[in-house]
Amino acid sequence: MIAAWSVEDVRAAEARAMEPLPDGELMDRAARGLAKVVTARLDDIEEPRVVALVGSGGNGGDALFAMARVARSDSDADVAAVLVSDRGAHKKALVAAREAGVAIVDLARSGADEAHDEALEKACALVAEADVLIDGITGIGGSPGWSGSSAQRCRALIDAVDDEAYVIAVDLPSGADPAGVVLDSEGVWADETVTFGVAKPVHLLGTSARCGVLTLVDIGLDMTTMPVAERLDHDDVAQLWPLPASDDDKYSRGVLGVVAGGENYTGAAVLTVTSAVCAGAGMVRYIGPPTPTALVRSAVPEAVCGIGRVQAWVVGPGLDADAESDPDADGEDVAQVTAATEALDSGLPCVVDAGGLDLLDGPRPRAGARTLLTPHAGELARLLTRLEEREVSLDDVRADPVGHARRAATLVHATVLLKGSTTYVVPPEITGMPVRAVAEAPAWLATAGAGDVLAGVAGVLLAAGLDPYDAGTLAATVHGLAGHDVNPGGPVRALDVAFATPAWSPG
Ligand SMILES: NC(=O)C1=CN([C@@H]2O[C@H](COP(=O)(O)OP(=O)(O)OC[C@H]3O[C@@H](n4cnc5c(N)ncnc54)[C@H](O)[C@@H]3O)[C@@H](O)[C@H]2O)[C@@H](O)CC1
Ligand SMILES: Nc1ncnc2c1ncn2[C@@H]1O[C@H](COP(=O)(O)OP(=O)(O)O)[C@@H](O)[C@H]1O
Ligand SMILES: [K+]
Repeated sequence: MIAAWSVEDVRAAEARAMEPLPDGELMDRAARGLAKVVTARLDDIEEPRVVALVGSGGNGGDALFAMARVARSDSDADVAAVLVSDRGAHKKALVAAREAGVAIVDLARSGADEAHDEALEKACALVAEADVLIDGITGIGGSPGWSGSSAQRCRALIDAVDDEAYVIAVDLPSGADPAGVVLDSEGVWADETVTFGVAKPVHLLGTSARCGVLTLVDIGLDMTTMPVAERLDHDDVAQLWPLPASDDDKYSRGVLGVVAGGENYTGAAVLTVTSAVCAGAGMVRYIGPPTPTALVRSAVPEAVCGIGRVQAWVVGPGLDADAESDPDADGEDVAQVTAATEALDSGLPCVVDAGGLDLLDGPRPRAGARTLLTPHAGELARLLTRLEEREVSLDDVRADPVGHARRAATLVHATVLLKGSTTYVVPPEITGMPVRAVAEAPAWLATAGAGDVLAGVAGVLLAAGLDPYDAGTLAATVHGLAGHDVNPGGPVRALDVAFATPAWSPG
């Protein structure tokens, strides 16, 4: 598990760690770790040119101390540092860099505009030549985007970076929101981010794509609070995935009931049931009108059609929730919605997806029933608009996905799995548990039917006894990994994702 702590908690942990240590020791540890990573990346480059962009705070200090080490290393690198702030740079770090032979370009505005513009142009030319660009402008002290007197300079310098250059962000990509909330701020996109002590939310939440590969340098922080965000790794998948024991039978392993896919969206029935069978359900029971039932019977012979005992439900993929109130609706469609409502009224664990979300008007009637909602952003906006009786738009949800998922989790007493390029699994606030973020999936997974497949996997995990929080995170992680497997770098078909799931269930 990779865990991330809030900026406040990281600062408190740094202060605790620094107390018994000599002045500067913590930053020295950070710079040593950073320099080691940078020199390792120079290995394959002949006479590498390294340029660091340096801000006025601790982040720039890390970068300068590290550049001093790189300049003294036997890497034969040509090392330069561009000071971007009018406030200069960390004093001791600047002395160390100068003494080690790092070429310093100071862009602080000290005279005429023309002189400044000329200096910026020269700095941009230097940056354009860099094989490796070190981004030490801002770290956890930064606010999203560029601001202040250095904004225009930062913009020009980052624009000048060559597409082929390897960009290493110090602690986090400058301009990215350290809290990972503001998603579209301008700034650096890194190939690699070297962070210190522990990960921060920026590395795991929706901003994670701009961090590139995350490398953690231990500087001896001791965290005493709960993380605010988490991400599963492959070991967690192996550990959490429920395995059958020798004395298990199909019922003890978990029977999943699927209420999905009416006469209109027959594919949702086939996809959800197929995915549940592939994810290793003890048994899958399908409940729906005649056409999808016939399709399920022929496509997934392992499934059993009709009502019977189950351990958990998937309610909603492709479900026409309006059938009950539509006088023209087919009787079989109405019966399916009745079955969906009965599942929601039961105390059994339930994945509620798509049309099933329209049947919710608050917490499920049986207190404590385990519930996982799996909306995409549009469905979450619609659900909140109804439950809160005020307009919540798609853009609102996109601007603060975790906050909106949290609101729905609190209103429905459920864990909310909000689907997207980063999928968030958000438990109700009262649990105090971290948000789980999953960003395994290729963008090709944004294809019709992929959500039905995800619902099937999550349902199987609920039926096997996992709680919605683990079931949701594990399902989204495996779904994304399977999405990569079926066609790395190319189009993905939802049904193929279902067929690829078994490869990720260990054992
Ligand atoms: N405290 C310590 O001993 C340690 C600090 N560390 C480093 O120090 C960093 C934190 O240092 P600071 O608290 O000095 O903060 P930063 O260095 O992250 O940033 C502060 C500076 O950036 C400017 N700034 C903020 N937002 C900006 C924006 N949007 N556009 C342009 N300029 C902006 C501020 O005005 C300020 O001058 C960490 O991220 C890490 O890199 C590490 O060395 C670990 C140990
Ligand atoms: N840009 C993206 N990158 C990666 N995965 C994505 C992206 N956009 C959507 N997804 C994933 O694709 C799936 C789409 O689900 P959903 O919208 O419910 O589709 P459907 O209802 O057609 O099955 C979800 O698992 C979601 O997380
Ligand atoms: K940085």
